[in-house]
Amino acid sequence: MPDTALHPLVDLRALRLTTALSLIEQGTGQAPALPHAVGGSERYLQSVIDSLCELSLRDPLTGLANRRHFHAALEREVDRVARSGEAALLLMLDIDHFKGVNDTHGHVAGDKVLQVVARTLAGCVRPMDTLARYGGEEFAIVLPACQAEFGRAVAERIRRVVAATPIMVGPTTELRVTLSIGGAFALQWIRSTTSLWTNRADHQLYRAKSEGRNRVCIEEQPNSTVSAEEKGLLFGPLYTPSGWGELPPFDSNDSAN
Ligand SMILES: Nc1nc2c(ncn2[C@@H]2O[C@H](COP(=O)(O)OP(=O)(O)OP(=O)(O)O)[C@@H](O)[C@H]2O)c(=O)[nH]1
Repeated sequence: MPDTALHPLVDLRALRLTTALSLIEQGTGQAPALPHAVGGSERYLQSVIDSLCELSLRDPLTGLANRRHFHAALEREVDRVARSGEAALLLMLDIDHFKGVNDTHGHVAGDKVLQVVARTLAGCVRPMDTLARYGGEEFAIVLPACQAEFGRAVAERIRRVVAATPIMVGPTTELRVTLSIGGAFALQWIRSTTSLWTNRADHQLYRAKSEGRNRVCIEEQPNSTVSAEEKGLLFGPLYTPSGWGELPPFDSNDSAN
């Protein structure tokens, strides 16, 4: 994760190879090596394109996934939950009174706080989770395969770890910040939308702010609105009231010809 803010905004319509290489070098610490032999140039160009794609998915200040990348991950998760019925949790996290940090200590100190919070959050999630900077001082995490108890415990741990993390914003100035966290589980067995899911988590974040900040509010996990009987109708022999059954043996005479 880079330590410093990257490039100013670049006009992509006027992007030149040299600028692309310097962006990649700033973002990753290394530009693709120049090709040595004929035939290497295709690989070289592909590695430049790959590096630029990777950069376009990252937030330059924190190195986390950006909002665009996060939405793609959320779309995939909505799809997976609808197919598998697995639990998944979306957390929206917002730094409390962040304007005060900028106003008191300056914008550079504010940026440092964002970077340290991002690093701290990255240390609290599993590799399978997607963590993003969602906007200004707001972060988001989608946790696939996340049962209710586990989700609540993770959110609470994140809140405590961030509150306990000292942030040096000057040689002698140490700050601590807190987070308000809102969460909502995906609706199982239902194909919902990313915006409905995000709105529900946002509503809980709003609750956490209005109930005093530095707290976690997670929506009660809605009971599956699909009964065991309905699942049986939907999935036939694949689902029994006691859970998923075995696939019936394949009978070639059954197949439509
Ligand atoms: N340093 C810095 N500040 C940012 C960045 N993006 C947004 N901000 C600041 O984040 C602050 C957000 O302030 P508010 O939306 O009022 O929220 P808040 O002060 O955190 O208050 P609550 O969320 O209600 O607890 C504003 O001052 C923005 O200028 C950034 O990239 N760097």
